[in-house]
Amino acid sequence: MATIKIALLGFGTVGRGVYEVIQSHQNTLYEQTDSHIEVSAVLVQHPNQQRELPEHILVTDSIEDILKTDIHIVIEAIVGENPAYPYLKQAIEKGCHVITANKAMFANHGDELNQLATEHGVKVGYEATTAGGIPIIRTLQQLRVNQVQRIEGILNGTSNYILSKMADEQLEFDDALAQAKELGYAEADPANDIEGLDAFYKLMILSDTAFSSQPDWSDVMINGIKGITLDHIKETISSGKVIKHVATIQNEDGALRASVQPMLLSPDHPLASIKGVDNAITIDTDLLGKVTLQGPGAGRYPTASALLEDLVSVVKEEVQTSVPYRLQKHLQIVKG
Ligand SMILES: NC(=O)C1=CN([C@@H]2O[C@H](COP(=O)(O)OP(=O)(O)OC[C@H]3O[C@@H](n4cnc5c(N)ncnc54)[C@H](OP(=O)(O)O)[C@@H]3O)[C@@H](O)[C@H]2O)C=CC1
Ligand SMILES: N[C@@H](CC=O)C(=O)O
Repeated sequence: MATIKIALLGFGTVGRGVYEVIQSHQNTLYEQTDSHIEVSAVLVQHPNQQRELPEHILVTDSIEDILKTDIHIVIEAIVGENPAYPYLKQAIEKGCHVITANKAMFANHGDELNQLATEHGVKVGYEATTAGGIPIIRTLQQLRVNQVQRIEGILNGTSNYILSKMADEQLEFDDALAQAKELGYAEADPANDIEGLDAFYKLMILSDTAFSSQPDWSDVMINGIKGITLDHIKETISSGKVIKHVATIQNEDGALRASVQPMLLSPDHPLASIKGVDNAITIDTDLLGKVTLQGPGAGRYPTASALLEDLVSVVKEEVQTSVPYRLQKHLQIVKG
């Protein structure tokens, strides 16, 4: 049986979820990839912390030590642009496929990583960067004839959770944020969630995917939900409206216009009824019209779901191709 060796960069909410699902779904992964999927290395910031991992797994803070071993795929779920970007570059240069959940890094460097991956004959998966478990990247990539004209969505699970708890249970902002942290939805530094940057990064990744470019970042209005009080929420409820944090991008005669901001929506707006940690994205295209996808936008298992769907795609696509990638060579050798 072929074995595909995985390095997990990050073992927090998301990394641990990926590890657990690889263990719990071994049979399904085997059926899908015809291989045994094995986590053989884990990179963390504090390698001496107790992790309850088997002894044969290398636990380290050194990417060099990981890339010295015969890793085939790197799954990255660490925090922020650095050191994630240089680590993934090094992994690609070594011939590994990379799969990431890190939107702060990918919004900044997705293009470079994709180009580098093409040069090295490997793949980049980034479904988990945007809208948690919702297969929005895959959906956009499959629209090959349609021209996307507009994308509008709730892209931050933490913000939607906070706004929902304030509206439905009259929770104060800070109490709702504390719950979102406890549930693993909020970032290590939740400033990115509540100031709108997290949704902005996701919108830029959607822009790259749908329009093959991003607007000038300085032209995008970015406002978060920080500053919204329970009194504001009560006022909007009595006026018959709903406050939602909405990210929008549209193609206006070749120019991309984008914004990320809290908006007052009428109850019949498709995003008005999206509750809790759910995200929703409406894609508007020339042929198809409007399509809305909704589902969990953050959390351990929804994010692990997106990363593992990427894992299976990367392995399947690779095995179908005639390009002699590192992993394909490995599989041929193992299978004789
Ligand atoms: N939480 C969620 O719902 C989602 C998160 N994401 C993204 O996934 C990534 C991980 O998120 P999450 O799991 O919640 O984060 P956590 O804070 O729970 O975990 C982060 C992990 O990364 C490690 N780490 C952090 N900085 C470094 C560094 N400089 N070098 C090496 N390791 C480092 C930490 O090590 P140690 O354990 O030693 O501290 C930890 O294991 C982020 O980019 C986030 O934006 C994407 C979708 C959803
Ligand atoms: N902090 C993010 C996690 C998922 O991307 C969010 O709340 O949406």
